[in-house]
Amino acid sequence: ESDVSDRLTLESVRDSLIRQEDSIVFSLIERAKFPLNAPTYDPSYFSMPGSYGSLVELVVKQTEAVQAKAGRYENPEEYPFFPDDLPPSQVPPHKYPRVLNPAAVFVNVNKKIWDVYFNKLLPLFVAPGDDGNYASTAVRDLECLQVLSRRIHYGKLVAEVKFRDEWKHYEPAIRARDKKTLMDLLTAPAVEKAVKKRVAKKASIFGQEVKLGDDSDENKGKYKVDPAVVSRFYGDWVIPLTKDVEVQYLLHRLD
Ligand SMILES: O=C(O)C(=O)C[C@]1(C(=O)O)C=C[C@@H](O)C=C1
Repeated sequence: ESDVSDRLTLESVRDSLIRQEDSIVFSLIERAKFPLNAPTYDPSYFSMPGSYGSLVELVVKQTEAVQAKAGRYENPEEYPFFPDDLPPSQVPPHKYPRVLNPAAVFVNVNKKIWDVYFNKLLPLFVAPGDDGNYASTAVRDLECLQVLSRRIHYGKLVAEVKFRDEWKHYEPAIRARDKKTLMDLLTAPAVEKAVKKRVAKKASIFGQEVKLGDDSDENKGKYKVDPAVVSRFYGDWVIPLTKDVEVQYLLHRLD
């Protein structure tokens, strides 16, 4: 157990955030293969006993139920979008190292992530239109939601490392419930700037048309997902929500 905690450094958690950028950019590209497909989100498109709401809710709830049985949410880095009524894990328990303060489980911003993803992000990066592939569309949405949720809740680990490195600064602010000071302490503007730049670059590299033959300019600027949208989404939502999780976690750190 202490091994894992010792290996936890600001560098290692940032490395993980960087790797998770790849997953986020790729899942956005996968979702962008399909147009908006509005019926996926329309509760009146289908009806099924059990009142699931929209097709995407059906897919997310049922997939989360299967994944819960398979042990997904035993992992402290995974948070379900519909935590109520999830079946228990049916697999032998895995001993995840205990790194976070146990009060951390209650910090969950998935409702906000759901809202932001569907209402702010989706209309910006998918084409309008309807090709009928609603089930695949919903599966891609779930994929995006899960990688975003993991990244944003990873803020708990980032905050834990920062707290351990600089507890002398953090402790008084936590005791004073001083969110503003906590926010100032954990903010690294140069890192945020680099993150935004890097995700735009990843979107342009991962999302370009790969053609054989001479590297003419004909594909320049044609990306599967607009790099500027990804960068703006990170700056406006992903990073702020991560910081929000960090502050909420820190407020519970001394519980
Ligand atoms: O890398 C950090 O120090 C983080 O806290 C993560 C993160 C981010 O979300 O990318 C958030 C706050 C910091 O200002 C910089 C970056």
